[in-house]
Amino acid sequence: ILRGWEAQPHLRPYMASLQLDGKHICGGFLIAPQWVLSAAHCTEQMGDKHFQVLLGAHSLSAPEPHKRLYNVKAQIAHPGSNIHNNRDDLLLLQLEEKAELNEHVKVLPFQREDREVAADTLCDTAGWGTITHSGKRPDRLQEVQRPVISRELCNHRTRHDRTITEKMMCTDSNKKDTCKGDSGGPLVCNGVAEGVVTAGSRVCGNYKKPAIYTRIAPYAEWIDSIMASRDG
Ligand SMILES: CC(C)CC(=O)Nc1cccc(-c2cccc(CN)c2)c1
Repeated sequence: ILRGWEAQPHLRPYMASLQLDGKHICGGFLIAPQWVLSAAHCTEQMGDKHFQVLLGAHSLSAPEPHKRLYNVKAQIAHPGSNIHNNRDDLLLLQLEEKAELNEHVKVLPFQREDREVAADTLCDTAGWGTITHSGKRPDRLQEVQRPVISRELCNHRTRHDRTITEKMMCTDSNKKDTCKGDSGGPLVCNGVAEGVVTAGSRVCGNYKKPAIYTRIAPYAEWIDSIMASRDG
């Protein structure tokens, strides 16, 4: 997160850190006791390794009472996701067991009505992604508030030039923005997850490349079908 601020500890108890060998790779968030939603692009650099999911954390390094690292039993990328574009950039992770829910670990509801979030709506996004252009990584969860911009503006020839589908949405990226390592985190508007951070053009903080999110509502049935098909 560029030009954001440190989140109030545990006020975003749904946040997950997807880790490889103890290193934060991507964000994610708890959508059910045993399921985390993230971005399919996050699996690009893992090879044959397996993610672990950190829940209940504020600091990535300090011991905290409700922090717990979960192994992943199943990892399902959306069948339409691929490395050449940002379409269907969703990843479902089934934890080895149901997360223990408490004040620091909670599920975040996601939007199920397929209706656009109005332009100028202020939404929040959070993550342990880089906080400078040089790639400095934070130890503690950062957050930023960004206004939604219309698909028409986001698709302008000088912005993302008609690559933003009706299953994506954008926020202004002037200075304050998501960045490397924030992929997979939620875009929260009025307390509901409306989108999942996608890397898009992999540019950060440049108003010419607005931040892109996979809208969740169009995928509600896919998400429900995967969760229902794997032991409850
Ligand atoms: C396997 C993946 C973790 C590799 C990766 O994501 N790289 C990468 C590099 C630069 C910017 C970004 C990036 C992320 C989220 C939002 C944005 C755009 N604001 C950029 C992402």
